[in-house]
Amino acid sequence: MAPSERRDPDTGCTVDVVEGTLRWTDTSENARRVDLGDIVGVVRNPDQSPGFRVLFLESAQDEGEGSGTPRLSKVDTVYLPAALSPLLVDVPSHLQRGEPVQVVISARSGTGTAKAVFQATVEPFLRHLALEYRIFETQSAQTILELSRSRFLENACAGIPQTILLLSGDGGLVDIVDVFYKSTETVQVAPNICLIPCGTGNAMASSIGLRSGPASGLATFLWGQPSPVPIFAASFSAGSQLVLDEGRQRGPIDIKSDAPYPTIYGAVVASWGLHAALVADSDTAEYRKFGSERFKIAAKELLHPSDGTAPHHFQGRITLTTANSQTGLHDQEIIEENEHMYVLATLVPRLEKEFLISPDSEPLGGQMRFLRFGPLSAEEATRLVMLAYQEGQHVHEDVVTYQEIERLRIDFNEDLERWRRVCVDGKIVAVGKGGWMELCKEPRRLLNIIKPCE
Ligand SMILES: Nc1ncnc2c1ncn2[C@@H]1O[C@H](COP(=O)(O)OP(=O)(O)OP(=O)(O)O)[C@@H](O)[C@H]1O
Repeated sequence: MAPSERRDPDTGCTVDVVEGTLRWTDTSENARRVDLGDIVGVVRNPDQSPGFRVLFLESAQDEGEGSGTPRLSKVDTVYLPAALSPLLVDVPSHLQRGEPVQVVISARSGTGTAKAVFQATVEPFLRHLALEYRIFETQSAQTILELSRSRFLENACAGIPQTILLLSGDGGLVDIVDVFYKSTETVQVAPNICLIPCGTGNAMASSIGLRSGPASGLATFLWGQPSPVPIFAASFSAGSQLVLDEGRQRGPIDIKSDAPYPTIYGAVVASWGLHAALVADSDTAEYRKFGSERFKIAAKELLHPSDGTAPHHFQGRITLTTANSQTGLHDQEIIEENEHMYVLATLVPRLEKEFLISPDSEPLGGQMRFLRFGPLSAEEATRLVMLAYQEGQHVHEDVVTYQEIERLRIDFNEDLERWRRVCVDGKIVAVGKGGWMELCKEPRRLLNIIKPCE
């Protein structure tokens, strides 16, 4: 049976749904169509006139900057076909507070596409929803830190509700986290952060389910719910320093006024060994061109050193603190082996879209999980790491330790600084000689992430 057509009196559009496709004729008499799967949402017309606005993504047709990035468009209709009713959504309350949405564009994240993504999708999306917004584009690696101190934290402490739309990778998030958790002021209202994944790993975005890039970020902005972000604190022995400027410089770790040791707060992962080394080695403009492949290229170089020697055995003592479910007390265990290859603790399931490092972790669940294996041949280590790309199969291998922990301590026993580098959510710390790192879960919840509805 031919579908019934309805002529929209306001716009002249003819909208209908046929076989999973929205079809209409635009004002220039062009036949248009979009798959229902590409519709981000349907809202009531924001300009108070009757009818509905369908927001959808379509592939960019033209060449040039931003080509390949889908574009966000809209079609207005007075009549809503029944097949679109499940896509009708009220603009959520966290977007209707009268405060402009604060958009942060991290220009150097990933392969540098954040601005093109903003122009093609986020800006039209905000305009079509008639939302007010302010744009902050990064000028340096310090921009998000400065913005967090001068604006986000100040507003949060003054009780002003905020929605932050963050076009970055994990680095932008950890900058905000670190500023909030190092402050001694009292946060009155936790900001709501909506991630539009534009980085390399996008561990947090992938972990909460934003695995189809900007499209899922926009849908979450409209359909999602704020949820508190679990955080860990990584403390370091005095003398530990941040590695900056592609490894060329060292800088101090900000010390919170009441903390005895340099501390970095994170939401994703703290690692040592192969993972930390490959993140550190690949954080250069040259490697960044390769997108997430940069991690694999750097891993290959670490596993097959150019002098033909075996991969490095990382030396140190690892102490785990676990919760004893029977006694309710904490137990401590020192790992017997003093040589390691891959060591990390994480609060999230995924470190990249398909890299499921901790399959038992629930996104934003607040549990910390430890994963380790000792020195192995390059081939065997590669096989284990590749299993993580196959739905996290590596955790079932006998040589892999995988367990829930409360705390982690590493006492490093390495002469060369190169092997004392640790990674905290993408930041690299060079731990001092004979030094240590201690990781524990942080009880405070000062930030929310907008996560997709289940
Ligand atoms: N305009 C800029 N100039 C210099 N550095 C910048 C600028 N904008 C952002 N940066 C820095 O670039 C880095 C980008 O980090 P981010 O985590 O967002 O992306 P990524 O490392 O590609 O992704 P992920 O952490 O998810 O793997 C951060 O260190 C950030 O401070």
